[in-house]
Amino acid sequence: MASTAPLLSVKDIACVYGKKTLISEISFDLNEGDCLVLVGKSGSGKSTLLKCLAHLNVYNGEVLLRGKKPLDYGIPKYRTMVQYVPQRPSMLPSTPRAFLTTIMTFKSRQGIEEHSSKTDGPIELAESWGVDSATWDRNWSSLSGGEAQRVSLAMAVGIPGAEVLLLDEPTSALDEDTSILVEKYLMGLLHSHQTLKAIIWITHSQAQETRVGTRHLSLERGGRLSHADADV
Ligand SMILES: Nc1ncnc2c1ncn2[C@@H]1O[C@H](COP(=O)(O)OP(=O)(O)OP(=O)(O)O)[C@@H](O)[C@H]1O
Repeated sequence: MASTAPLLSVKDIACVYGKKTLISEISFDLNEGDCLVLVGKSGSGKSTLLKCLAHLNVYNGEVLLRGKKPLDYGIPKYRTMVQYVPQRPSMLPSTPRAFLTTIMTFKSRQGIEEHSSKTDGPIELAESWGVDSATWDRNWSSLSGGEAQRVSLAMAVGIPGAEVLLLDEPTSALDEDTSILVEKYLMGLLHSHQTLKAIIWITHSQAQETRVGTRHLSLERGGRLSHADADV
């Protein structure tokens, strides 16, 4: 029998660092087809919340993917399925191509490729967003912010496996035309009934929020929900 559990169920998530509360008991369900835009002032806890959802931060409360805990999937596999894409890649050694080769060997990725449909590969995808294929053979440290951002995003999207994408200001380093190109691709992928089922998208741009958001959630300082759509 098909599961009736929400795609992602977030229950009373809280995150405390020392005496500081970063996230305060946040609950919502994410359903298939949602592009939930997460907004709030700098430091309100948006990135922290996404990292909790990807099981990259220690948190209290519960996150369930189709009714199952991250541990039931195995954490590496869960992090592939509920994938956090940072605003910028942290300091990585060597080149994007070497990094791509390494992640393709991860056990959590194996078996996914055969089941995937016709998404572009990461290099072709980045090229369609204006990143020359030679960029993949340059050192990460020599890439511009916008190049690094598009390459990272192309890897997250162009290697199938993510059912939920957690995007942390994915176009913050891009010009408006390129941002719109990336937005259109992501929204097309979300609506194409392939592996990707939902997106949570952090942005500081009201125009972008309006273009991509199907639902909206806003945080205030201390990681409290200050506004949520009626159905959140
Ligand atoms: N590992 C950590 N240790 C201590 N404090 C942290 C840690 N990570 C985040 N914080 C603090 O938690 C708060 C929320 O940070 P977070 O990065 O989640 O905010 P944000 O809403 O994503 O901000 P921005 O819009 O500027 O990216 C900030 O005050 C930040 O300094």
